[in-house]
Amino acid sequence: ILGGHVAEPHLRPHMASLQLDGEHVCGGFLIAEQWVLSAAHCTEETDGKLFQVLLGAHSLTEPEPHKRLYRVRAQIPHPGSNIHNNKDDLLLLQLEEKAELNEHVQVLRFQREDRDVAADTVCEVAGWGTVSHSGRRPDKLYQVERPVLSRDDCNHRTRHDHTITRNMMCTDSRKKDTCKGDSGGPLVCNGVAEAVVTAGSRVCGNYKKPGIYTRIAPYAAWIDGVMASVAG
Ligand SMILES: NCc1cccc(Nc2n[nH]c3ncnc(Nc4cccc(O)c4)c23)c1
Repeated sequence: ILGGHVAEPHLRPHMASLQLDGEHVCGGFLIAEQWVLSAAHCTEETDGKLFQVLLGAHSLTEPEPHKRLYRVRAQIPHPGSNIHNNKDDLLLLQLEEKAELNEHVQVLRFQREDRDVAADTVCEVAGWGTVSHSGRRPDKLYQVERPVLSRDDCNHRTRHDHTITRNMMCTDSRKKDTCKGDSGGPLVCNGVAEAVVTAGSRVCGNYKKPGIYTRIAPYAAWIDGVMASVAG
């Protein structure tokens, strides 16, 4: 997160850190007791290894009550996701067991009504992604508030040049923005998860390249189908 600030501890009990060998790779969030939603691109450099999911954390390294690392039973990328574009950039992770819910570990509901969030709505995004252009990685969860940018503005040829589909949305990226390691985290507007961070052009903090997110509502049926089909 560039241009943001350390989150108030444990105000985002839905936040997940997807880790490989103890290292934070991507964000995600708890959508059900045994399911985390993240971004398919997060599996690009994992060469088939399964993530571990850290729940209940504020600091990545310090001992904290209710902080727990869960093994993953299954990782299911959306069938339409691929390495060449940002389409369908969603990943479902089934935890080895149901997460133990408490004041630091909670499910966050996601938007099921397929209607655009109004431009200029101020939403918030959090993550353990890099906090400087030099790529400094934080120990604590950071957050930043960002206004929604209309799809038309975002699709302007000097910005994302008509690559933003109706299954995506954008936020202004002037100075305050998501960055490496924030992928997979939720964009929360009025307390509801509307979308999931995707890297897009991978540029951070440049107003010419607004932050891009995969809207969740268009995928509600896919999410429900996967959760229903993979035996609990
Ligand atoms: N703001 C959009 C966004 C959301 C999520 C991730 C990303 N970026 C990245 N995702 N993956 C990456 N691998 C390497 N470098 C990356 N960006 C980067 C790193 C240092 C300085 C800088 O200016 C940009 C990214 C960008």
